[in-house]
This record gives sequence, C-alpha cells and structure tokens, in this order.
Amino acid sequence: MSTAVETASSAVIVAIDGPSGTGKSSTSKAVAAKLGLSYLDTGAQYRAITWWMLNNGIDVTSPAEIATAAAKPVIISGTDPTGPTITVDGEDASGPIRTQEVTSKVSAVSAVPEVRTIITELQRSIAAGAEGGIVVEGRDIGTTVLPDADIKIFLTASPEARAARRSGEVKGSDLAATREALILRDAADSGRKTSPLAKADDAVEVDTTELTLQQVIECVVTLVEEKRTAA
Ligand SMILES: Nc1ncnc2c1ncn2[C@@H]1O[C@H](COP(=O)(O)OP(=O)(O)O)[C@@H](O)[C@H]1O
Ligand SMILES: Nc1ccn([C@H]2C[C@H](O)[C@@H](COP(=O)(O)OP(=O)(O)O)O2)c(=O)n1
Repeated sequence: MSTAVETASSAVIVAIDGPSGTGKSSTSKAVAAKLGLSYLDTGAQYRAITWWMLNNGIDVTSPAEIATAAAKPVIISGTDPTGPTITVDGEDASGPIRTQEVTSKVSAVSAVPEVRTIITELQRSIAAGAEGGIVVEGRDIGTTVLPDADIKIFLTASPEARAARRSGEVKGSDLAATREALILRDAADSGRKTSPLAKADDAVEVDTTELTLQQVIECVVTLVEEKRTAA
C-alpha cells in the first residue's frame, strides 16, 4: 500500500490527531474554513462503517465477521468545512453516527485491520483529490494515513477538561460516566495493534487544557501560515 499522496504543489496538507474531546473537529473545521482548505473528519468514517455494521446484523464482537463485511458499505464524505457531510449507501448518516451505541462500538470496529486498510485508502484518495489542500483529523493521520503531511499537530487535554467539554454537549449527561467512557475509548484506541492513536515524532503537540477554542484555532492557523511562508 503506497503512502504517498500527490496533490498540487501549492496544496497544503494538515494532519490533526489526538484523543476524544481535545478539540480536533472544532479546530480543524475552523482552520480549514479560515484558510480555504477542505476538511475531512476520519472519525466520522469509522463511525459510519460501525453504524452500517450494526444496521446489517454484523456481530461487532467478531473481528472475522467485521473483516468479511468491511468492503460492503459505500461511504462518501463531503469536505466543505462549513457543512461537512457523510453518507452510507446514499443515506445521510451524520445524525445516527453520533449515537451512544455507535460511540460504544466504534473502537472495536476500527481496530480490525481490514477496516483500517479500506478506510485509510479512502482517506488518502480524498486527500489526493483536494486540490486546494486539506485539514484531515483523526487518530493516525500523521503516523499512518498521511505521513508526508506538511504540518502535523497533536492535540491533548486533561481527561477532566475533555470530559467536561463532551458532557457539556449532551444535556443532563453524567460527568463521571462520560470521563470513564472516554478513558476506556482512549485505552482501546491507543492499545490496538494496527495504527493506534499516537503522536507522530514530527508533530507539534498543543495542550488545549487551559486554552479557549479560539486560542487553539489561532495557534494552528499560525503554524500553517508559518509553514506555507517557509515553503
Ligand atoms: N479549547 C477548548 N475549550 C473549551 N471547549 C472546547 C475547546 N475545544 C473544543 N471545545 C469543545 O469541546 C467539545 C469537543 O470538541 P471537538 O472538537 O468535538 O473534539 P474532538 O474532535 O477532539 O473530539 C465541543 O463542544 C467543542 O466546542
Ligand atoms: N483516524 C481515526 C479516527 C477515528 N478512529 C476511531 C477511534 C475513535 O474512538 C472513533 C471515533 O472517532 P471520533 O473522532 O468521531 O471520536 P470523537 O469525536 O473524539 O468522540 O473512531 C480511528 O481509529 N482512527
């Protein structure tokens, strides 16, 4: 599997990785919109394939069943940062991929190597087709999907801050339970054999615990602009 992604020479590729609740999606969308770049949420693709498996009677505790079915769903991601979309077999999946059921199963499905191979190829082809450049966010973008990205950012934040942000999104959610679920998902994503959640050696780490979202966006925009000027 080739890892080289060829884009137009002026096209910048930005990889943003990190655990849940560090601000990847919010930051990536805002940075892409500000700089006129495309945007890809790779977590949404893993959620979409998980949703399809659950809807199609696949036993998601069986890596063999998941592997056999992995190539069946057709996942299409729209990359406009002001209105990203995702469909599975032509059906809008943007709502259902955010349910608690999908969230609790996505780490198991995304750990299966056959799933990663298919989704990684899809991500590389989207990045290669983004003529004006792209911000791609996920867990293994800087390490595996786009190791030649022009800029790699790894966002972190304390589990407390991440849990508070996540439970702030859902009315009446339990902070302690959110924190526990988040820590379990981090462990599964970091501990899997195939392209685990990890910081690339050449990524810039930004701890967002004490930063506002606006400060994180400005920090990343500055890093991208510095890189573009230097190129
Ligand atoms: N630096 C920050 N300070 C406060 N809230 C933030 C910050 N970054 C993101 N958020 C909020 O935290 C929640 C999770 O952010 P999100 O971008 O979805 O994270 P991720 O994609 O890493 O899971 C969102 O509601 C977002 O608005
Ligand atoms: N590049 C990626 C992106 C996400 N995943 C997996 C692991 C994550 O727990 C799930 C869901 O990712 P998503 O970014 O939607 O999760 P959060 O927004 O942080 O809750 O997908 C992955 O394995 N590789």
